[in-house]
Amino acid sequence: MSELLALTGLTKRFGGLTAVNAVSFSLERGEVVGLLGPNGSGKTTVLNMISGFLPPTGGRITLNGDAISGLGPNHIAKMGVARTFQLVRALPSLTVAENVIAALAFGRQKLWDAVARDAALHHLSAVGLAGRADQPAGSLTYIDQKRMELARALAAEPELLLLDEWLAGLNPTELKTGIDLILSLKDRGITVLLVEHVMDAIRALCGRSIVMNAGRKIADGPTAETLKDPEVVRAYLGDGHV
Ligand SMILES: Nc1ncnc2c1ncn2[C@@H]1O[C@H](COP(=O)(O)OP(=O)(O)OP(=O)(O)O)[C@@H](O)[C@H]1O
Repeated sequence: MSELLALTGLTKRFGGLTAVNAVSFSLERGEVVGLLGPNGSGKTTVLNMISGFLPPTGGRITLNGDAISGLGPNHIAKMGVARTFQLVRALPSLTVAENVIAALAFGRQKLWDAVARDAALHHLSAVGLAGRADQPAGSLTYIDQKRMELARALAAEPELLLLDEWLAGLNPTELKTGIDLILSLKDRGITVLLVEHVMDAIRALCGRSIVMNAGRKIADGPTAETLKDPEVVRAYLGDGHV
């Protein structure tokens, strides 16, 4: 394996609040890694800095050895980083295929017309949505909206995929489908950093987990061990549970 992403001393301050405090970690190509922590611990802010939606206050991010900290989201997307958002960002009046085509038109490859439609159908079938290609996006069920969002992210042909609570709100059957879908990304060699609160999913998907609390990284290692780490248990449940 080789290093794809590295964060060194990454810091983000919002006024007097240090949301991310000197966080360092790296991801090897092909890893699926969980980024965990209680509410407000800084996870989404880390994703926002990696994907260029927020500039860091300090520290450095490299992708394939190239510095990307401070570049804008379009630039970073073209370098191979795609993400999903906590709230699905779809264009509801367009069809499902058109939503993916929009991502393709502005993505890494800039595909148009019939080529873009073929590519969109390819990405939709990868997430099990080929049969819904011509429906308005606004008519999709919640899990199908999630699938479409994933197809849009995959349309960017990412090397690194950042999933921000992509499994949140799914029922147990949908959760199993969602986990299988993420596993299929692993089979395709895509590196995934997964912000998630659903622990069963973390255990099923992530060999390694990084845990944050109050802006700092407090654990990084095999998931089964990090979840038992006393500092992690304390961060989630309070002193009485350690
Ligand atoms: N744009 C912003 N301006 C000011 N404060 C912010 C901003 N974004 C996040 N914060 C604050 O930074 C801290 C970390 O927030 P962040 O959303 O990164 O946490 P999180 O771990 O992703 O939480 P959750 O699990 O609830 O999504 C919080 O205190 C939050 O209120």
